[in-house]
Amino acid sequence: YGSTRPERILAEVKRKATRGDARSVVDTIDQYCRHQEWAMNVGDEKGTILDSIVCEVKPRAMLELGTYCGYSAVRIASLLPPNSRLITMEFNPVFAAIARQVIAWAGVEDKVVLIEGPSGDWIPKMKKEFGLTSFDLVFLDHWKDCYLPDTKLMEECGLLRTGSILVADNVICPGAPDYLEYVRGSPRYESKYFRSHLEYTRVEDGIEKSVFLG
Ligand SMILES: Cc1ncnc2c1ncn2[C@@H]1O[C@H](/C=C/CNC(=O)c2cc(-c3ccc(F)cc3)cc(O)c2O)[C@@H](O)[C@H]1O
Ligand SMILES: [Mg+2]
Repeated sequence: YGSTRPERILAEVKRKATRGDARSVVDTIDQYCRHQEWAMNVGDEKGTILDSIVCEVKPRAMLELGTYCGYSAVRIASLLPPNSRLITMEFNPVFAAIARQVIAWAGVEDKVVLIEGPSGDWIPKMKKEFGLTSFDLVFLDHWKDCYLPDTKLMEECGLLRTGSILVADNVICPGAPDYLEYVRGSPRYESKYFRSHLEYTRVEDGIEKSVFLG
């Protein structure tokens, strides 16, 4: 029957992954998407780069834009220190519902807050709604043409402090040229490219890590 790709990924997680074991959820999704059906998770190779940045930064407050099935939310949450929070935004209700179940199956729901709605609407409300001063780390993995406007919006809303770090997926494939030009050209950012591959393929892709200098 007409299940969606995210529904099939969730079914695979429930069939193969150990409940409460975030690592097994991540590995199950990687196996499925590498061997059965490609999906736009950050994946295992770029995921290792993301892991190293999360472990280095040890963010108290982290934001993810674009939850999709919750793969990177689970991956990130499994590395967060106690009393740290990942807020992840997803505007597609079908994807959000799947992601909630993936996050719950992994047993990381106490570290993840999934907000359903467009990032552009929610970013200006973050301080009030969540008593936040700023984000230590932001992972951008939503529509690629939203990276730049949302970055500028976070700056305007005072959600970035000196030292806040932006990590952007797919800066080569599909690409986010206006975003790259901005963070690489602006004196307010120190930017670094981590060369890798598009998830589950040999196609070149990479992650851009940009430190906000204030
Ligand atoms: C403003 C707003 N607010 C809230 N949620 C938002 C939102 N804008 C989008 N979302 C959500 O985020 C996800 C969207 C992710 C977009 N990611 C990609 O398009 C993507 C594509 C590829 C890819 C590469 C080569 C190909 F040939 C085909 C695809 C790889 C990737 O890694 C990607 O991330 C999706 O769950 C969408 O609902
Ligand atoms: Mg991506």
